[in-house]
Amino acid sequence: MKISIGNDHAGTEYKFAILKHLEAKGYVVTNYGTDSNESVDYPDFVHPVAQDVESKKADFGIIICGSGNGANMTANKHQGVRSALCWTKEIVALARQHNNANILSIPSRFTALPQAIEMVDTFFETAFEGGRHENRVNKIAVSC
Ligand SMILES: O=C(CO)[C@H](O)[C@H](O)[C@H](O)COP(=O)(O)O
Repeated sequence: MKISIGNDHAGTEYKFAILKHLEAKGYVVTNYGTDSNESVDYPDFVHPVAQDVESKKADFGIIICGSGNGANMTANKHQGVRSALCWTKEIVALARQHNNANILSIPSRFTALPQAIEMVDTFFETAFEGGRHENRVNKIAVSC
């Protein structure tokens, strides 16, 4: 499984902890930064993650900013991306089971780090249920 990760200055600490956690579990993770606490613009670090998922270079993405909203909005501009802003592991499980989310957006300023790591584990351990959710997820995509 290939994973891409990106964050702004509000997510650097969480990103490194999540990266360490995932690499210890044997996942291959591409880190797009930022790796510093200097103020940056979250789209610059989220678009590369979403592009990887859109082009299928990555199976999944993790994006982190203060509220999770800006990162989530940015990622969802990409075709085929279903980015879910989550703040509990239960919402993460539903995002995978019902929405087949392929990017997890974490609000670092509103989620404790142990919970964020638990959310990441839930994201990768939970499968899409398909069935009645398949049609609904297919209807998310718009054709122009
Ligand atoms: O939450 C965010 C975007 O949705 C970002 O992480 C920003 O940090 C947030 O907009 C606050 O900005 P600041 O420059 O860190 O005050």
